[in-house]
Amino acid sequence: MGLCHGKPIETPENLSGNSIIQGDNNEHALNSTGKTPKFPFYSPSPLPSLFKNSPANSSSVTSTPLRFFKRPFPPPSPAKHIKALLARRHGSVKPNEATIPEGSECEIVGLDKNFGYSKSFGSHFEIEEEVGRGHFGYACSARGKKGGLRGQGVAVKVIPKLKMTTAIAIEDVRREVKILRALSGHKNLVQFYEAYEDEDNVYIVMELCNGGELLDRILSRGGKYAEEDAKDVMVQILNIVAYCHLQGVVHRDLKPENFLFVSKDERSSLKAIDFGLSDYVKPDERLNDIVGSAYYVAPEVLHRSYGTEADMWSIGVIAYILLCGSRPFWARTESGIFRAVLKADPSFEEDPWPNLSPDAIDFVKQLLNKDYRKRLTAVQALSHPWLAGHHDVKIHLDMIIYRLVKAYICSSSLRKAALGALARTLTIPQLAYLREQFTLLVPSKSGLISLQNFKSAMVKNSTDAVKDSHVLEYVNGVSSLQYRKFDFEEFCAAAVSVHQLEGIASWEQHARSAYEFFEKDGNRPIMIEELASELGLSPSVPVHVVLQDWIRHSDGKLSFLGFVRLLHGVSSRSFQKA
Ligand SMILES: Nc1ncnc2c1ncn2[C@@H]1O[C@H](COP(=O)(O)OP(=O)(O)OP(=O)(O)O)[C@@H](O)[C@H]1O
Ligand SMILES: [Ca+2]
Ligand SMILES: [Ca+2]
Repeated sequence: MGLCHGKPIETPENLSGNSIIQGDNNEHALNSTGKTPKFPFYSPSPLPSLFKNSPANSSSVTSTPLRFFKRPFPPPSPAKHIKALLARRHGSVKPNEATIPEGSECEIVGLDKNFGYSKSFGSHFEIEEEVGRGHFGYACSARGKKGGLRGQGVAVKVIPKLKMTTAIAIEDVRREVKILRALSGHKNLVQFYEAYEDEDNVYIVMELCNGGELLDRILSRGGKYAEEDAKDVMVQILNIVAYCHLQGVVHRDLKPENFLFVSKDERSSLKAIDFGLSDYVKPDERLNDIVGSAYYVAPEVLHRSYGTEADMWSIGVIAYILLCGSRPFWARTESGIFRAVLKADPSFEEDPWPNLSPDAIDFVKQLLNKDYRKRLTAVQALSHPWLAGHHDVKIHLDMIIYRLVKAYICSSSLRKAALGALARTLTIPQLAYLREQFTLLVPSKSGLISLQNFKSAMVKNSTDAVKDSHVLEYVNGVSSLQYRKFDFEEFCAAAVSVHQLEGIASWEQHARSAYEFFEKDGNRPIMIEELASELGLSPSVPVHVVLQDWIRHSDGKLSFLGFVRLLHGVSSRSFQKA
């Protein structure tokens, strides 16, 4: 039983049960000097030599054709050096400026590596053996020596201060601890106990999960889960992610390596770990730093403008892998993977997809939508027919409702009528989700909710994380708007997402039937000038020629095209882009 201080393990394990692949073509696994270059993404682990005759070898943007994949190589660097990415992409930054050269850590001065954590780790815990290793540190089992954890087995993530070579890296550790502390208590999140530090390390003490990583379990099952088993995993992942998102925390590194089973038991529960890349995000805010793991990164992260939806993409990738054992976006090189993420459509034609349920396929497709506005939220994913009714589903408030309601309140009455017509076309599962959200907002006996309800429901569900994520400020802003109380019917009009509906196969039917309802109840003759102002177009925008098509010549009312545009609430900016 060795102590776990020391150098990271150099050799990656191949857990596929196949031979370790020789001559990995990963373009940045090794550079010409044989040194691992710094790069903001974790290395991909393609298996080119295994697939000599596979489609993946002939194209760089198809999904992995086999059921096997090995663990990623020990990755080259922590994930936040955007400059390094830019240097590689644009050659705009010299490599030496972009990254901190190997071995220079000791020369870094002026960084405050005091975290203010207790210094008494050694007197509280006896370290036992190493249980895992990552880019930033390693994890050991340990035993409590005194206090409430005396005699109890725990896990300790040890992060060497030597590795904290930038202010960002230090801030990441601080935030990891803060977020773990704030969110701890959820049954699908590793329980946080305490953080300590000494001269050399930060120690994050948490619950010990003995069941291994989700990745190992996928591999031990030959790369694939039965649908029912995949549902158990997905529900647990979504339960914790829905909870994080409501608190304004985006994980940014969701992948099977970052979920651990509590025990080896087949029915063991799953826990999210590793909030090392997590960040706070307000509902109306966009993040722009490129972080994550290449196979799981969302397109909008690569475009450097993203929010919590980026996690939902990663969950879509995990779901795809669970169900078919292949990666949806695969290439030999990192840039190839990025190209696939941005451009390629994952295959749903090959085995086993034709034999999976239509609900499972629809579920994955709705997560892997490249347009983040059309993707399911975590709460919506839990309400999707594939998972709805699963015994472990826990429905949280969904922050998207707050955003949609806010936009609805600020809309013109004509747009409100159009949304009302659209809401009348919702299906039973879609209405069930909205009914649950309505209930979570605690309607009065007469079935009404006020904007104050939006605030009190959030306050009731808040953890300390909402202070840092500023979610409460946002919610206060929504609840301070002036608007009448909502009955369920108007709530549906306010909370229906046009973008999301547009992303599903039956959109055309929704739009057509909604237009019919609108024709009966809401359509009226409208002048071009008024329409322009309804759409939020400033009089200076030269739109008249185009807007003519949005008004029906026979009676001067909105045409179908105009109706759909109105649903979207086109602004001058989007109009000019169109
Ligand atoms: N609570 C725990 N119980 C058991 N093992 C753990 C625990 N926490 C971490 N580990 C093991 O240690 C590994 C590394 O931990 P973690 O992912 O937090 O480190 P990291 O350096 O941030 O990793 P990454 O390279 O993914 O960023 C995990 O993949 C897991 O195998
Ligand atoms: Ca990890
Ligand atoms: Ca990490």
